[in-house]
Order: sequence, then structure tokens, then C-alpha cells
Amino acid sequence: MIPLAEAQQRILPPQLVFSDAIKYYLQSKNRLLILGFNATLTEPVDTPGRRGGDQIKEMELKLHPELKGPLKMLCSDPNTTVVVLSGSKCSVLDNNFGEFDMWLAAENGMFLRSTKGKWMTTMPEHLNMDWVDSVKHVFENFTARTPRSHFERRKTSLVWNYKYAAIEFGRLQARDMLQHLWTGPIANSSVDVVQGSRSVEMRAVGVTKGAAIERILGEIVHSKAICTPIDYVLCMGHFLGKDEDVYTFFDPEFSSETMGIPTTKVCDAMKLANEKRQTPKLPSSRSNSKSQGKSQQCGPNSVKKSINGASGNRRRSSSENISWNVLDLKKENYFSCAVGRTRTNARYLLNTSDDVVLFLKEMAEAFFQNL
Ligand SMILES: O=P(O)(O)OC[C@H]1O[C@H](O[C@H]2O[C@H](CO)[C@@H](O)[C@H](O)[C@H]2O)[C@H](O)[C@@H](O)[C@@H]1O
Repeated sequence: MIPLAEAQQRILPPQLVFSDAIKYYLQSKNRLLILGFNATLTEPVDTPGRRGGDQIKEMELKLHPELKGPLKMLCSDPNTTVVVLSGSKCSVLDNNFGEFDMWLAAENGMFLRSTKGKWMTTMPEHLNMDWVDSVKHVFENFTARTPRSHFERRKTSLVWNYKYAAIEFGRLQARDMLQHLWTGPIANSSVDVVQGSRSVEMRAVGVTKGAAIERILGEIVHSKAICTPIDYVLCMGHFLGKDEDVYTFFDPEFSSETMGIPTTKVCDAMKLANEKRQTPKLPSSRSNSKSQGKSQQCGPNSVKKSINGASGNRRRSSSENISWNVLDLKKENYFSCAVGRTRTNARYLLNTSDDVVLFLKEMAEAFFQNL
């Protein structure tokens, strides 16, 4: 086992070897593919023709057009579960992935739906959102004085993004903004600051992709009534440091036990899902933000109940009847891969989303040949 601190100082991970990842994928019986969205499944920002418009709207995240075919193919496999796990809002994922048979995990996993069902929330109760109004105010000011920057209000976070602004000026503004926030609005607040290379994000404490994956898995396993343990996991994304916990969640090398450990984690997740199911609740509305207080709906397929999203009918929890062995992951069957980032706990690297396209094309092709 590698202690976390030591592992974080590891030298550069190797590039993902497509043929290895695909070989083990083909050999496995029940696969889980967890994919980030921004800068993983999107076109690179610097693609000719993408940059230059004055409208930030033109820059809304869009699925790389060449990925439609491969994704469709991979999602059609009953033995493969595909999850897009993103910081984006539900509506953004709906627009880009609604046509595929997959799972969507929006806002870093705080909202979840199978594209055949409705949104539900996996949010822990009592998320503190008291900081939102004062931070929003600061974000608005900085957006106004930083041309081509914009900010996005999500249900569990606020993101100020300057990736289309003059970069040096954006950086200075970001530093200024953080100083301002730390000495004022968030000085005594319980909020996580997540700094990207071109963004500043404030999140409710505890909102990370790794924290959410447990609950997401619980839901998926329950919904699919999984009988064959998941024996292959690919987790690929351009995730910020805070979200790297999703890579380590599955990694036997980061676990305190031995091989196949995540089983216990998923057991906990499933128990949690069951407990929630027994006391369906609306998501926490403790926020003092007006929009939060009014509604917790997420996109057209609004959240009706916290967990029993689909129709409100409570099936007997299938997870009570299936084995706890939902994950049987050997070290060689786990592929975590950071896209466009090098300081990472992921095992492998890919440089850009163009490489992701090549990889998923090859994987889909191999699946098709193997039918
Ligand atoms: O959550 P995803 O949809 O998979 O997206 C990954 C991350 O994208 C965003 O961060 C990236 O872009 C920022 C500029 O827009 C940049 O500052 C950051 O360094 C990049 O990693 C988003 O802000 C993150 O929350 C997502 O995790």
C-alpha cells in the first residue's frame, strides 16, 4: 500500500496504453466507465474556429462530435455502464447526453439520473449554502470588471471562469478576488475554495466527485440489480485536485485493505441508498439563497424525491437481495486516467480530449469486433 502523501509526489504517470486498457475491457464481464465532461469529452478550446466569438454562449460545453458514434456503441452494451460525472449543471448534461443510454451525474455527482429516468439528488443533507449570496455578489463584481470572464451559479457551487479572458489579467483578478473573499465574505464560512488554472470555484463543503461516487454506485447497483460483480473500471477525466478522490476511490493501492476493497465502500453506499430510500426527502433547502429555497428542481426531468426519482414507487430494495460483492476489481483491471493534467493520482495520462476520442473509438471498435 502506498501512503497518500508519498503517492502524491509520484513522478509523472505513464501515458495510457490503449491496447492494455482495451484488452482487459474485453476480458471482463461487467464494466464501469466513468467519464468527465469538460476537456475530456469536449472539443479542445483551442480548436480552430472555436475561439474568437465574443459570445460566451458560443463556448458552451459541447460533446466532441466524433464521440457520438463510439459512445452510442459502448452504451449499447448491457455489460457496460457508462457514467458521465461532471461539475456541469443537469441541463448541460441533458443537452449533450440525453440521447445515450447512460448515467448522468451532474454538479460533481450531487444529481444523478439514468437517461431513462428522472433526476434525483445524492446530496448529503444539511449542505451549508449560507455563503452563496455574499460570494455571488463578489463574483458579479469581478465578472463585470474582467472582460470575457463569466460566472455560473450552480445549486451546490459558484464558478467564476476566466478561460476566455486575457490570461494574465484574469490571473491577477483571481488573486484579488480570493484575497477579497478570504478577508471578508468567506472568512468565517464553511466553504471549499477550488482553484483551477483559469477558474475560481466555491463549493459547499464535502462536494467532491469522489465523495459522490459511493452514493452513485449504490444507486446504479440498486437500479440495475447487478448480479455479476463489476470487474473492470475506467475512470477518465480532467478533474481538479479536489475531485481526484474519485481516482483513488477505486484504486486498491490507495486502500487500507487489500485487493477488491472498494466492495466495502460500495456496501456502505448501498446501505446509504437504502436508508435514504426508506425516508425519501426533498433535498436540503437550508440555503439562504432565494433560488435554492424556492426549488431544487434540476432540468426538465425535475427531482421529485431525493432517491426514488423515477416514479416515486418504492420497489423493494433489490440491493437487499443481491450479494454485497458488487465490485471485484483486480489491480490490472483498473484504469484511472487524467486528461491534460500531470499532477495527478491517476495511474495514466492522456494529453487532450482528442486522445480520448481516439481511445474511445478504438474501444468501441474492439467491442463491435468482439460481438
Ligand atoms: O467536471 P468536468 O465537466 O469533467 O470538468 C472538469 C473540470 O472542468 C473545469 O475546470 C477546467 O476548466 C477551468 C476553466 O474553465 C480551469 O480553470 C481548470 O483548471 C480546468 O480543470 C471546472 O472548473 C472543474 O470544476 C471541473 O472539474
